[in-house]
Amino acid sequence: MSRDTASRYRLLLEINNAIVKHTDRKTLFQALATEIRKIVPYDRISINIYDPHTKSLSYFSIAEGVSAQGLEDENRPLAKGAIAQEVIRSRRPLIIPDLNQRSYWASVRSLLQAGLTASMAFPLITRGRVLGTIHLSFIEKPADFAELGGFLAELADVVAVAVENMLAHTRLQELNKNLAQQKHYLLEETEDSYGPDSFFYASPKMAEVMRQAALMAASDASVLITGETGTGKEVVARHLHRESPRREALFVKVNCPALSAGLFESELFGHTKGAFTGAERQRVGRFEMAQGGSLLLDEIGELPLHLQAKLLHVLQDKRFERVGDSRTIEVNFRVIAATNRDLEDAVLQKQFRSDLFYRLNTVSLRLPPLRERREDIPLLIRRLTELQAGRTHREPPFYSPQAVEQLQQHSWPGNVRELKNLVKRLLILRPGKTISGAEIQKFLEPGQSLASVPPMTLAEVERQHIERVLAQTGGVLSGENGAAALLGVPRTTLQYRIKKHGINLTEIKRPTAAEPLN
Ligand SMILES: Nc1ncnc2c1ncn2[C@@H]1O[C@H](COP(=O)(O)OP(=O)(O)OP(=O)(O)O)[C@@H](O)[C@H]1O
Repeated sequence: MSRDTASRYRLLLEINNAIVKHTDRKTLFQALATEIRKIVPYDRISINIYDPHTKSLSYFSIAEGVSAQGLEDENRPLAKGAIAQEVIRSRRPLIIPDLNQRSYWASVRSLLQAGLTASMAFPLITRGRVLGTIHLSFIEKPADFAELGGFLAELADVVAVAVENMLAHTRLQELNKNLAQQKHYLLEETEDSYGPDSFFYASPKMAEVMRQAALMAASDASVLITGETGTGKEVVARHLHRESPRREALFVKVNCPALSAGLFESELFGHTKGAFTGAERQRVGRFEMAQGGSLLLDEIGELPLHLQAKLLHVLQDKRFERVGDSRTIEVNFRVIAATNRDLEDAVLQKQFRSDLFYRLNTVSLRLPPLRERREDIPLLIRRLTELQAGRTHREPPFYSPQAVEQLQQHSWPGNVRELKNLVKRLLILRPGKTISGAEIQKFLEPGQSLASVPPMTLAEVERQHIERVLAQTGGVLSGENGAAALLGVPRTTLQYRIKKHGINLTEIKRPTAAEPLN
């Protein structure tokens, strides 16, 4: 075999071609292995990537050729790969003509057991940084072993560039995927009810809450927001984020009751592709999405005890690993927790860990129930009506002073959410009408349903029912979950009725789970 200057140049050229042509690490590694073998008769070749943070090695791709037991783990601590450790430490090649001389190293013993007798390893260095190592081992030491070593040392520089390019490419792809997932998340989560222009209050109690919130927003302390259901805890959490120095990064919500033991890790930590059965794609976890931003742990009181321990662990260590990936990711987000439970009581009952409680509760905000701030009610009725009327292009009803008075006297167990739903229903049922005190009473009665409001024509009932179903399907007519199937009529019939009632499909907006239409 000729290893003259011409064939070396040819090899360098082929390797350059491989760098350009191959965009995934496996095919690049295979191309490199094939090209190098044309000149160097190795029996085993491997490329290791070195992670200086975790001081660990991972194969750039699984080793080619003779397999050596104990060296097949994809990720292993640097100490386990003694040759690599020596090369990385010294930043120089290590040429071992007789492996028996180094049999005190476990990794060398593995090579010997696999029948290999000689080995050489080179650092992969680009821009002064050790990226990893390339190793070639031989069953029988070639005659021109030393000369080969000199040539491969030069080649290692080219391989280093190839590997660096590929790693950069992989990182970009990963980043791209992450961005696509973040975009998807944002589009899913963007809900105008939580925007800065749809939060209203007039009471001194709420003014005080918001004054405290402004102070908390400026700090980075963990905040625990308490309050009955529907009092606006999530709205305030989003407000804290928007007003904080973290506003440029994401606000990410975790719905704690939805986290089962099985989901906890993949949902919060994320996972790599193939990390477990069913993990067909890489998934960015909520913690990673919240990097630099804020994380809302909603309904934290509902998190089971064993998951509380896992959560505490991450909040304390400020680091975690994706499922199926040994790389450690540093945590950097602000934690906001919300609950409608009395957490102190839950701690006493041993249902909530006290250490987690203290970690979350650096400062706390209590949102008063609506019945403790009745001054907010007239403003909320007026502004929420205007807002919904604008969104749905309906004529707003007029609330008589008696109706407003009645609404102020109501106990509002569902707080602002309940009030908002009532406003939405009246907008649908009484567009442009005056609502009297007597009428409002009917709406506030428990168990009140469509049947108890003044009768409507059959056509009106049909129109409203179609509108509701369309709102539920987000305006989708066909398909298994489309409006036609739900209403049990052919699509053409539904289209005819939509036209007959003058329903404008583009105005139909999908209500969220938090905001059912009724
Ligand atoms: N002051 C307010 N002005 C306008 N809308 C509000 C206000 N407070 C709450 N809302 C609305 O009420 C609904 C419930 O608010 P939010 O989800 O923040 O409550 P919550 O306390 O987090 O409820 P839960 O504990 O049930 O999750 C949302 O649609 C929100 O937009």
